[in-house]
This record gives sequence, structure tokens and C-alpha cells, in this order.
Amino acid sequence: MPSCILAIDQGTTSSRAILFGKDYEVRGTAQREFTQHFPRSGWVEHDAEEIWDSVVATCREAMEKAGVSAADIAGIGITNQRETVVIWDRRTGKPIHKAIVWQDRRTADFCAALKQKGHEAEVTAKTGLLLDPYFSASKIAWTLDHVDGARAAAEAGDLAFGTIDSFLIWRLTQGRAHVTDATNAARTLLFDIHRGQWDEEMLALFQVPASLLPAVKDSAADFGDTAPEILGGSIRILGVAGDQQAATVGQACFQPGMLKSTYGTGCFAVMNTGSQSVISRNRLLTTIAYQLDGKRTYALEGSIFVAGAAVQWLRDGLGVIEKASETAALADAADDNQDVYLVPAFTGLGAPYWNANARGALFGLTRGTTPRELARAALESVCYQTRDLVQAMQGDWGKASGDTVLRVDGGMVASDWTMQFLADILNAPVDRPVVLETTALGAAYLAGLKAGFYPEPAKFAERWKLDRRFEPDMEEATRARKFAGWKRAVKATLLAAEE
Ligand SMILES: Nc1ncnc2c1ncn2[C@@H]1O[C@H](COP(=O)(O)OP(=O)(O)O)[C@@H](O)[C@H]1O
Ligand SMILES: O=P(O)(O)OC[C@H](O)CO
Repeated sequence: MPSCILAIDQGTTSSRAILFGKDYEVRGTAQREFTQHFPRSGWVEHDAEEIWDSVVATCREAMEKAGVSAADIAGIGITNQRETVVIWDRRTGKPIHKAIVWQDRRTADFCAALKQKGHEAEVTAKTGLLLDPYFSASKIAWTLDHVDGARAAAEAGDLAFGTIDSFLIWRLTQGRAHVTDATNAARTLLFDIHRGQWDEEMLALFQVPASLLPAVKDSAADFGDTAPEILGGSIRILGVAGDQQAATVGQACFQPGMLKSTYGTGCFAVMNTGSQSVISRNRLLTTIAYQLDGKRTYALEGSIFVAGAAVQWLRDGLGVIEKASETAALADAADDNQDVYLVPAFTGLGAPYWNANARGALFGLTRGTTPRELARAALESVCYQTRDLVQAMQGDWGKASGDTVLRVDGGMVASDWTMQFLADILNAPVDRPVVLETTALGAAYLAGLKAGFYPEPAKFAERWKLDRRFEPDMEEATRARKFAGWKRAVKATLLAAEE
């Protein structure tokens, strides 16, 4: 009898494999970071081969640690960094270019030109997204136009496009399945989220041949079987969702109005809006939260490109910390009389500003500014950005106001300091669950649901357990002053990005 589900969480900075048992307990886990390539300002690439190696290695390691074999695994759930583009040759399975990562802004001009021609309204109406380089379509077009012979090969049907889930499934099934799920398709700018189909007009607009595209399935579906030699036996792939959607599932945000925010490299707030696809008036995205039995559940999403990445910058760029966890002590010791703001627009600004040309800025520096104030500014910037998103959501969805409770997860929520400041600046409670690996859990749940290993959503929701609730504890005047300072800093950053 199978005793667990294997979740593959292929994130922006690392790949993880986690085995979950019948009671959602973690039976084995492995994690591997991989190389980030920054070939030019605003460009971010990954080596899809390195990603593949990291995924296989972590799966094998987690299985070994848990002492399980392929026969013990009821199914695999895959969750992934979204939008990132891999294009490979169907004949060899080899990528034709490095993966262009969601953070990459190289197609900013291409998107701006389409916007200028007035295409954004139709794009948003169909896809729920905006004309921004964040999403896959312009990155696919770029690859086809910059790799020798790629466009001709695509037109001849020799190439395949996929987000990371799709690429991994292709490799795991040794080319037998070219598939994705609706949540990942919904991030490409090529998918009509209302009809649940690839859209001819979007394909024409972005000059993407239909022959490149994977088949789109439910989030809990039969995605193919792994080739036996990879994990020591064939395992069924039964769940797939983009990582933010998987976290929404993992946090059991199944009711309309429920809101989660995940703090990894970036930060993504997703609110379930049920069967209703709410079109935002505040520059949020409309997306698919999950699709089960052909039925789509929609969500509003606010996407911030830099959250934990600001902490990584303190560590790797400035070298002022050695470990991410040092930021809390530094922030605690920061000088209260210095109002230092970091606007971490390293790869532009996401929701609700959507400015691909903006670049990061620091405000309020004095001779007395030290790494302490920088660390505090980095942590605070993540919280200010969340408040921007929550306010935008409240504007779009009245019910999320007042008694909003935010369910948080992701690597950065280990920071109590950040979570307290988040509650303070939102003036709302912040709930951190016991299980922080909600992304992987969500993917495991989808696979387990399909396998009949896990029960229906309502039962799954009952197991959600609170680790700690952070209650707001800041004077209104302080909150207002600090947030007004943030707004001024953003305004100045946007001004500096104007030509
Ligand atoms: N204690 C901490 N304080 C602040 N930031 C942290 C802490 N622990 C981890 N982080 C940040 O969280 C991020 C890692 O989160 P994770 O969910 O693993 O990201 P991803 O899935 O995007 O790779 C890193 O950017 C790291 O800097
Ligand atoms: O890898 P993460 O957790 O930062 O998530 C990346 C998002 O899916 C990008 O849209």
C-alpha cells in the first residue's frame, strides 16, 4: 500500500522535494539551490538542465531519507515558479536557450509597444493579466527571435514550450507527455481564463505558434507516469499547480474572500474569489486559483517581485549579513530616529504600480546609516508592499476589508520581526500556520486528492493549524507617518524611471 505523496517544489532559488504521509506529516525532505544568472541589468536566467538535475537529486535524497521506494508513493504533485519560459527541442529534449525567468525584464520595450498600440484592454479581458514582461508570452517570442533557426523550427513543430512544470513532466515521462495545468497556463498571457483554452488572438498578437503549446489539464489530473529508471520505479504524476496557487490550496483558502500571502524570493498575495473572475480596478491580476473536475476557481492576485530577494541582496550584493536570519537582530537595533526606506525595484515594480523600468532606490540615508537601518528598511519594504496589495484588494473586493486575516507562508515568514511589522503596518492580524511548507503541501494535496489518498477539500481544511497570530501593536500616528514615507519613496522612484 502506498504510504506517501511526493511533492516537487521547483522554486526560483531552490528545488525541494518533500514526502508527505497520510496525516500530511513530513516524512523526508531535500533541498538544493541552483545558479542564478544575471547576464545584463534586468535579465534573469536559469539553466533548465541544472534545474532538472536538482529536481532528480532532491527527489532521490528525500526518498532515501524517508526510506521509501517508488512503490510506496501514491503520486507526485509538482508545483513551480510560474511564468518562467523553457523552450526545448522535441527530438532531443534539450533546451534551446537558458530559461528566461519571471523576473526578467528584457521584453519591456516589446510589451510597451503593444500597450501603446492599445492592446492591453483585450489582453486583460481574456487573460486577466497585464501587458508586462513578467508573463511568459513575450519571453517565448524573444527566444524564438534570438536563437538561430528557432522560429522556423517552432513552425515546423520541432520545438516545445513549457513553464517549469511542463518541462519537468516532459523529462520525467521521457517525452511522453507535453502537458501543464490551468493555473500555469493562466500565467502565459496566451490562455483565455474564461473559456479555459489557449487563445488564437493572443497567440497571433505575441507571434507564438500553437504547435509549441502543451495540453492543459485540471490541477488534479493524470499528467503521465515517470519513466521507471529515474526514481527506481514508475510513479504517477497526479497534481500540478503554479507555486502561488499551490500555496493557496496548501493554506486551505477554499472560501471566497480568503487571502494568503507567500514570502519567498518575491511576495504573492492571492485571494479566492470563487467561481467569479473579478476584473481588478486597481491593477491586480485575475487568475485561476485551481481547476478541479473542469471547474475553475478564480483569484485576485497581487505580485511583488522582490521580498526575500531584498534580504538576499543584503547578503550577496552588499555582504552586510551572512545569514538571512541576522536581519531581525539588526532591524531591532536600528536607530528609531532614521527613516530609511528601500524601494526594492531591482527588476521593476510589480502590483499595483507595474513599472518595468523602475530600479531600486534608498531614501533617507545619513552619515549615521549602518547595515542595521538597511536591514530594517529591507524587511519593512516587504510589509509596505503587502499593504499596497491588500489595499488594492479591498478596493476590488469589499469583503476583504475590516476583518481581513492574512495567512502567511514562505521562507521569510520565519522572521517574527517581519511578521510583527506586517501586522502593525496592515493594522490587521497575520496568521502563521504550523506547516510553513504550504506550497509543497498544496501540490501534494492535489496529487493525493486525485489518487484517492487524501480526502475532499473541506476535510483537508480542518487540519490547518495556527502556529502564531501576530496582532497589530503600533500607534495609528506612527503607522500613518511610516506608510506616507513609503508612498513618497515609491513616487520618487517612479519619477526617476521616467525618460
Ligand atoms: N529568517 C529570515 N529572515 C528574513 N528573510 C528570510 C529568513 N529566512 C529566509 N528568508 C528569505 O526567504 C527567501 C527564501 O524563501 P523560499 O520560500 O525558500 O523562496 P523561493 O521559493 O522563492 O526560492 C530568501 O529570499 C531568504 O532571503
Ligand atoms: O519561487 P517563488 O516562490 O518566489 O515564486 C515565484 C512566482 O511563482 C513567480 O510568479
